[in-house]
Amino acid sequence: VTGGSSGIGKCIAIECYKQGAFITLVARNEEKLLQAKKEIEKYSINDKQVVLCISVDVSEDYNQVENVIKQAQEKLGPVDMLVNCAGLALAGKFEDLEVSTFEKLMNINYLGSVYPSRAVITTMMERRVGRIVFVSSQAGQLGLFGYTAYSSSKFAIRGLAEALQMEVKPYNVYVTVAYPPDTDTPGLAMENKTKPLETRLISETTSLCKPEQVAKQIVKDAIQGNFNSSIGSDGYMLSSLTCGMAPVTSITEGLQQVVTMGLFRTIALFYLGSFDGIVRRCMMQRTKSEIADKTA
Ligand SMILES: NC(=O)C1=CN([C@@H]2O[C@H](COP(=O)(O)OP(=O)(O)OC[C@H]3O[C@@H](n4cnc5c(N)ncnc54)[C@H](OP(=O)(O)O)[C@@H]3O)[C@@H](O)[C@H]2O)C=CC1
Ligand SMILES: CCCCCCCCCCCCCCCC(=O)[C@@H](N)CO
Repeated sequence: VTGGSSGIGKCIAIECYKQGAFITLVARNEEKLLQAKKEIEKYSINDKQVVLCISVDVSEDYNQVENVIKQAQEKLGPVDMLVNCAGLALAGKFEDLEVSTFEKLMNINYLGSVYPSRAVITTMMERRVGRIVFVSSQAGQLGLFGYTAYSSSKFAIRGLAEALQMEVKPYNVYVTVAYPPDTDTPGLAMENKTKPLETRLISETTSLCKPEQVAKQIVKDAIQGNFNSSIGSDGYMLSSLTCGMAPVTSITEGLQQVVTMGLFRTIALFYLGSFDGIVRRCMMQRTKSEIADKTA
């Protein structure tokens, strides 16, 4: 589990550990890794279970990532499931964001998912066993005010996942893309420090989720080999509406998409109208307070 030392990633590790898995946590900060390891080990169901920690930046150097994954496989055996959860969210208006923020988010969120996946895929295909999970976001299904850098890095994951799934399906390897809404994690707390008001108001359309709940759903979908993993009724509607040319996991899923498409697009138009309203009101509010400041 990359990003397994905090938030959603840590909860995914706990969820898998509870089901008897051997876990490798991958993140940069060693202290946080060790603390997460201790927390996860409380949930062991037998005395053979192991939690291994690896400190590496998943987005910096491919050879480094490949090496540490090799080390982990030597200790614990081949990877059955890779969860790409390391990620970063930075929000801000396009005009205010540094160009380097776009590079940073693309590196961590996109390349940071490519590298570990590339490092495990050959063995998975040879063994005819494997699950690769990508953690995108609802902001990887639609573009929102404040997320020009973040959304694009999360949309990129979907293209990667769709193409990869078509390649590896005959080898019995299944890809899952998760699209969580706002989830109560240290990462979200960080993001909120610089989040524009518009982004916050629009995001409040969907309710805040608990990382345990998100993790449970992701692990369930990954085990079942579902391509799509979403949470709640908005999550369900968004995934159905934005299914595009994504692979289907069952006939029922395909039929539901066909039947609900028109209705969900109609609902979406109302949401879009309300989002535009939020943006307009925030702009008027700002103009008003600027005038007040000048006259004062
Ligand atoms: N929380 C939310 O509202 C939502 C989150 N998501 C996505 O879920 C994922 C997890 O989010 P969340 O749990 O909030 O995040 P947190 O910030 O709580 O945790 C992020 C984890 O990723 C690790 N990490 C970050 N950068 C790197 C890196 N370059 N190399 C290796 N590890 C790294 C961190 O450890 P360290 O810093 O020590 O490296 C930490 O373990 C992200 O991809 C996020 O975009 C999606 C939708 C909603
Ligand atoms: C039929 C159509 C239904 C439409 C529902 C639309 C709801 C849009 C809300 C989008 C919220 C974006 C959350 C991003 C979370 C995230 O990734 C960051 N918080 C990470 O830290």
